[in-house]
Amino acid sequence: MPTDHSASRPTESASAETASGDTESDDHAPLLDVTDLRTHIHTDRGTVRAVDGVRFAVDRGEAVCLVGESGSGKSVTCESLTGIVPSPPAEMIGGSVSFDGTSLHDRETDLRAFRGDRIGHVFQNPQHALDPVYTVGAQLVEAVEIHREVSDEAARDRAVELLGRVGIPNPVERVEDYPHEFSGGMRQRVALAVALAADPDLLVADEPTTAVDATVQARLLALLRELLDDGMGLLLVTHDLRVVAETADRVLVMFGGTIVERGPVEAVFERPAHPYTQALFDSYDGFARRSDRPARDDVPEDGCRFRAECPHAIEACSGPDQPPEYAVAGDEYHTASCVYYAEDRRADDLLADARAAGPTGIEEDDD
Ligand SMILES: Nc1ncnc2c1ncn2[C@@H]1O[C@H](COP(=O)(O)OP(=O)(O)OP(=O)(O)O)[C@@H](O)[C@H]1O
Ligand code: NI
Repeated sequence: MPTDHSASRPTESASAETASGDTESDDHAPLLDVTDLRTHIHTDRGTVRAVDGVRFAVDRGEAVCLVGESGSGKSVTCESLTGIVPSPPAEMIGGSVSFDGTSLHDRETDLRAFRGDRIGHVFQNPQHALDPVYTVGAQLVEAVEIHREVSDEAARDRAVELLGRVGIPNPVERVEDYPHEFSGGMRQRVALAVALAADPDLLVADEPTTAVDATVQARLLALLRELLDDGMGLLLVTHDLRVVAETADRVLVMFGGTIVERGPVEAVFERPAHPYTQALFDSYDGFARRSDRPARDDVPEDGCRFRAECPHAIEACSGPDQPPEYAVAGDEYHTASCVYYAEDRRADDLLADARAAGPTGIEEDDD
């Protein structure tokens, strides 16, 4: 069931000014505030605009889910926040990232002071996070000690506790094991435990629940909810719409390096508004993904990135920029970057199409 940590006070609306601002003096400044983030990747075949003007915010206690097909730029967005995107080939072209009043991309800011401490990061590929030559216990203890001055024994106890909390059986014994002694799914959970060891204010988690069975997934989601209730902010990337339904306060839908739709989870699931969101949800049968299309390399670099495939595309979709974010059905917190929402008549048709196509099934879980 979607939680309501921030339902009464969303951090974003159709107006960009709402989310950003002079954070130090403003009590209502979000924990994380990202504006116009651009990260391009230089490849043999040219420059990929992996992230091309992304804006969003995450508040304390709030779960924001980033969804979108393979190659849409979700991981590069996450990795750009604390500058851990591999560079080269990536180049952070622009944008600002403010975290609890500190501008992360300022030259003077030492990003290492935030990574793995106040901002935890679970990589899509846990190989990046775990060091093969140390036991997971040693890595957890190190992460615990970044944050707290504790005795070795207390850090050790905390390491065991964390392993147990992410659902590793026999944590007392397993803490002695090396990363390669764990399965892929378990390594991902160990990486989550490491990311949580420093009690981060913000957890950025890229597919943390893939390759785990339903029981473990339920346990992980319960853990995330507990941490959210304690005030942690969460930016979660997932292809699993059930995870979105059960975790997210708000959803960001990404396509071609841009955010094409955003809003409270109920609104986006009940009234997917951008034609891309509609196509994305159509590729699911309820919560089950029917197909995972390979990443594409033919996304336009201007105008609406989805226009080449959009059944509703018109001349106005050709640019120069991704269309502004328009309120959907009068809800200023639910926006779609689609010219049809600039005028209500055609937008109504699009929403009617979405309803005819059927909901994603979020109601099933709502009680
Ligand atoms: N190291 C790299 N070298 C070249 N291109 C890259 C690299 N990393 C990412 N890209 C490109 O950047 C774009 C965004 O990739 P990203 O990994 O952010 O997608 P994603 O939304 O996380 O996809 P997935 O759901 O498959 O994880 C893609 O076009 C991808 O091919
Ligand atoms: Ni990814």
